[in-house]
Amino acid sequence: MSNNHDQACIASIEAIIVDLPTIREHRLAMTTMSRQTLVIVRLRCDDGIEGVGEATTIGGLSYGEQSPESIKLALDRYISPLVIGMSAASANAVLAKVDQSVQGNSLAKSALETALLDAQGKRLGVPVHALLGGAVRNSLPVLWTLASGDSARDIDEARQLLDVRRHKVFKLKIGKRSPRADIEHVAAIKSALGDLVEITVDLNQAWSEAVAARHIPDLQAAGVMLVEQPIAKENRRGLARLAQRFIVPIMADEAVSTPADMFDYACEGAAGIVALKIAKSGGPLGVMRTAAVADAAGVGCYGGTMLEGTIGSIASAHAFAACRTMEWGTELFGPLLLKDDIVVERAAVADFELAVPMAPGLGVAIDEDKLAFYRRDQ
Ligand SMILES: O=C(O)C[C@H]1C=CC(=O)O1
Ligand SMILES: [Mn+2]
Repeated sequence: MSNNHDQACIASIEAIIVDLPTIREHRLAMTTMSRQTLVIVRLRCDDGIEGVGEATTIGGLSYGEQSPESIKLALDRYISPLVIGMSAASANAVLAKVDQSVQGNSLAKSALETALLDAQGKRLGVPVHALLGGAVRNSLPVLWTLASGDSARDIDEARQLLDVRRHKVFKLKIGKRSPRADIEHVAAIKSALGDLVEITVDLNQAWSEAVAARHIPDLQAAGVMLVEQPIAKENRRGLARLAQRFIVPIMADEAVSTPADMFDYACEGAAGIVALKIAKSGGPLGVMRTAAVADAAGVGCYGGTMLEGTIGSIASAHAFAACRTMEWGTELFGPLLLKDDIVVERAAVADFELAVPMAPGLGVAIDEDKLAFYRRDQ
């Protein structure tokens, strides 16, 4: 069985590092960002179709083990030579080949897989979510992270975003200050904004299990909706113990990347929530596999971000739209944290939701002038 679609081959892969300014400083437990660096993948096929993908880290190497520079190196030096000339019609076959020879490097794999799905969607005239089995929802609720480092400024920012009906769920990045200072900050924001909003907190692994056991009740008393990754990612059993101990749900983020991580976490009896990210799972198809394990184990799904720009966020949106359940919403606000982007039409949130594109492929086009302006090698 062969037709023109099967015959299109991967002709070239270009990985481009792009530095974009953010609208304000973004403070996390491990780093403060004032710009964001994207790695944009352009995958050209010999039928003239191009697919695009994105891999984005947070604060260079301060969040995870892959940097923009290492992602580009992995793609240029190791991944591209393996896959050039392969059929562009099967992301499964291409990624299986890459997995045989390249360990880890989930961000580089995610950008490649996204670009293949974008190209194949364009080739077949269908959106990426159709390649993932079809959308279960056409739009996704999107929260906003308040991380200016200042309670009064965060409250103002939240009020404005609520007024314009952009966000009604807010995530607070804590863990940089003492637990007491953090809890005062959380309680001040929740009591200023009241029942109109939901508040979540992300510790980004900042607490020990003992400190978490002591202070999660305070977060619960302040009215937070969920507590994200309070302790070290390696302590998956401890995370499961916390999930069993408290009523406020515990969400695993850094602790769970692959389907195997999800299986291991679920086997420890964790009944919490997992933050799915294309970057952690190696692409939209990887997210679908991780989500299937979460569903089987009764772990709730949440659509996470690595603060990607429009390309990565829309790729995530296609996957999250196709997941069976996504009951805890999403945080695909990355494009809104950027002052500018390298696409023709930037992702936008209206009425608290991000619309999932219906155009072929991702439904996102590169703005060549902006890419030329922001790429690091120019
Ligand atoms: O969740 C993370 O750990 C990373 C990211 C997501 C939102 C945000 O502000 O940072
Ligand atoms: Mn997180």
